[in-house]
Amino acid sequence: MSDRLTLLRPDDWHIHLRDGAALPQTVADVARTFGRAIIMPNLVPPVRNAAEADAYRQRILAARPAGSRFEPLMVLYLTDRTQPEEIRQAKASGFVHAAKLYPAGATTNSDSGVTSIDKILPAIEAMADIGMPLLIHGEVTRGDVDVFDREKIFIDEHMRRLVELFPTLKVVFEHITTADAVQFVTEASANVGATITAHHLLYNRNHMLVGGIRPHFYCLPILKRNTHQVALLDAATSGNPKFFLGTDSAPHAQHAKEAACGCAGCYTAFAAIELYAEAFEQRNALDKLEGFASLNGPRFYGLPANTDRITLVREDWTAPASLPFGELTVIPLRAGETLRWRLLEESK
Ligand SMILES: NC(=O)N[C@@H](CC(=O)O)C(=O)O
Ligand SMILES: [Zn+2]
Ligand SMILES: [Zn+2]
Repeated sequence: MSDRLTLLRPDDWHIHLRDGAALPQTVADVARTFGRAIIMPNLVPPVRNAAEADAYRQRILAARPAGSRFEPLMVLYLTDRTQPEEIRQAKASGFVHAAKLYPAGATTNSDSGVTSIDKILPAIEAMADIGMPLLIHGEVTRGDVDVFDREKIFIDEHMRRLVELFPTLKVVFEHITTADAVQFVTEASANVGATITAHHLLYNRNHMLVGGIRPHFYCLPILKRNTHQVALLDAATSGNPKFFLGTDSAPHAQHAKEAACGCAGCYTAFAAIELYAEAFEQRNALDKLEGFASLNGPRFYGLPANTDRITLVREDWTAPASLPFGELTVIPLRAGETLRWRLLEESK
């Protein structure tokens, strides 16, 4: 097997860049590898309309390293009050590519999220009409539902109904974590896809909980049992164009993770494609990485694939123990441990 892997430049279809002093770090990390990224809108306050998306986009562009052509693809955050007209205006802007449904209370900064999907049916209808993808954090939030079952119950209670109500709507089931979600997406129509993170391909809940509790593996949806990890690996390496790369890289400051009540989110952007290569290599499926990372996402979103390339080499290196995060620090996934693939800087 070759020790070099050249791919069309990939894109990240789900990332959190945060804002303010964190941007120079988070933007440099994503722009190192990815041509474009779908920028999650869960700021405080969230990105609710085209004007807020434009302002955030300008802050991201200003934080790019010199010479970078990285392109942020902006997303609206749906609230109970989002109007169909705001969706149409956002689409007309040309830089808003999707809208995101966070069930209220499901995850980090989802307090302004949707309390009942029925409240945003007119907005979703407008999205179906104009071909704007609906991105979904697919977990129910009811206190009586076990945290490990929240994705599966969301499928049964909401996903099936949504795709029935809007058969032409483009839906991305974000950061799927279960065999149930793999099956749902596989069996749904071609306009239903899913992103899969590197950490859900490489890890299961044992990595988070056996031999001590490891807060840097804590994210939402939470890591599941090994059988679900296997189903995700099967899906990602299957060649099925419905499945594509979305890191869900979600930095939180060290003190907010290593705490009595720690935040959800893993920071993977510093070595994202390298981590995916490791997962695909474990499956002897490196030949499937380009489709997953560089082709399936643009095809789903109706955008052209990138035309330049990146090269990875199989060469051990040590992940940093910590990274700057504005004035604070973030502990990346795999901190201080060995990574098996390294990106060659600027190959053309
Ligand atoms: N994935 C996470 O655990 N956290 C994300 C939110 C999200 O994507 O649900 C974050 O913004 O921190
Ligand atoms: Zn989410
Ligand atoms: Zn996310």
